[in-house]
Amino acid sequence: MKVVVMGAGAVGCYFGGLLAEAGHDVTLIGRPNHVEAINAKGLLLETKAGRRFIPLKAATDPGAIEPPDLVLVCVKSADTEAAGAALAPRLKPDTAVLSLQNGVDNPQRLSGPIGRPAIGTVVYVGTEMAGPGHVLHHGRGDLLIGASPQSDAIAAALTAANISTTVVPDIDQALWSKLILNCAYNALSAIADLPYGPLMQVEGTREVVRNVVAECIAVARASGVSIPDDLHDKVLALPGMMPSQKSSTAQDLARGKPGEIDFLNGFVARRGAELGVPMPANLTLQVAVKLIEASRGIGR
Ligand SMILES: NC(=O)C1=CN([C@@H]2O[C@H](COP(=O)(O)OP(=O)(O)OC[C@H]3O[C@@H](n4cnc5c(N)ncnc54)[C@H](OP(=O)(O)O)[C@@H]3O)[C@@H](O)[C@H]2O)C=CC1
Ligand SMILES: CC(C)(CO)C(=O)C(=O)O
Repeated sequence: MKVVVMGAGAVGCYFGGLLAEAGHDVTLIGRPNHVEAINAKGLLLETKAGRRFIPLKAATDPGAIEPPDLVLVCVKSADTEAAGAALAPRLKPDTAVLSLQNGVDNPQRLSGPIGRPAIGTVVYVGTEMAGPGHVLHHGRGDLLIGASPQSDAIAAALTAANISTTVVPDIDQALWSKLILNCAYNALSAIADLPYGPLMQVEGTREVVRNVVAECIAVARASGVSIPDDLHDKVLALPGMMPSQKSSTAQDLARGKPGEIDFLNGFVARRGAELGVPMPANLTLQVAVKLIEASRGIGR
């Protein structure tokens, strides 16, 4: 299968690397520092089991690629439309496009530029770029993808490449459940620059998390999305599972990069305003992160 990964970062390099190892013809589209390193030595994939170089192709733009069978869009949420516009001229009528991104509105924002529905994908993995062309895997690596005429075949190919993939009947519920996890922890961990364990030791944090989640569930249900009754408990279990992890928003701020807060707490706050659902906790967290970005001169 010809695969293009749009966004050679932590998620794109990890899943692109596994697909290349399984024999697929993979091209990573990324920034010059990663592209040069990957074309020179291969992609360096470091896991708890060891380090290995994976040979694959990389380019800085999709202009010269052969039309792929499958595209994995792995850019941050603010880059979705631009990524779609750059890809559009290279797609075949039957090219399947998966959005491997946090947030819930990326598939819809991608669909316009690419001229077809994008398949929503929930990504459960912990990865980061440790240097040019060097991806570090911390844990997990499984996907939930939305149903479509191509989804079963895609899930079978991904699973055969050691990427456990399940087609779910209600991708909105799956995307919202992950979004609510992100709304609960990403901003708090970024504001405090603390991992989840110490974060939850501070008096009042648990109550703030409960308030954020309650607002998110209310706005999800007002949007017609069915949210499981035990979601609150699942969210509160996360710090116990990864006490030493900081959120991706904390990591973005530490690197001086704009995070995705406008697509996480910002998204639910906007949706709440549209639907008349009060969202004070989420709005406060969004603005707190934006204020930190502004004070550090981080912006687009
Ligand atoms: N990392 C993780 O463990 C997880 C991440 N996710 C989600 O996955 C998505 C991707 O995250 P992640 O991989 O961490 O992000 P990264 O920032 O590591 O990767 C995205 C990469 O794509 C590059 N890029 C953006 N636009 C273009 C373009 N037009 N052409 C070429 N390169 C481009 C970025 O460059 P630049 O930075 O210069 O813009 C960056 O190097 C996000 O939505 C994130 O929330 C979900 C679960 C886990
Ligand atoms: C699930 C969570 C909150 C884990 O860190 C995450 O996805 C993120 O940091 O963006």
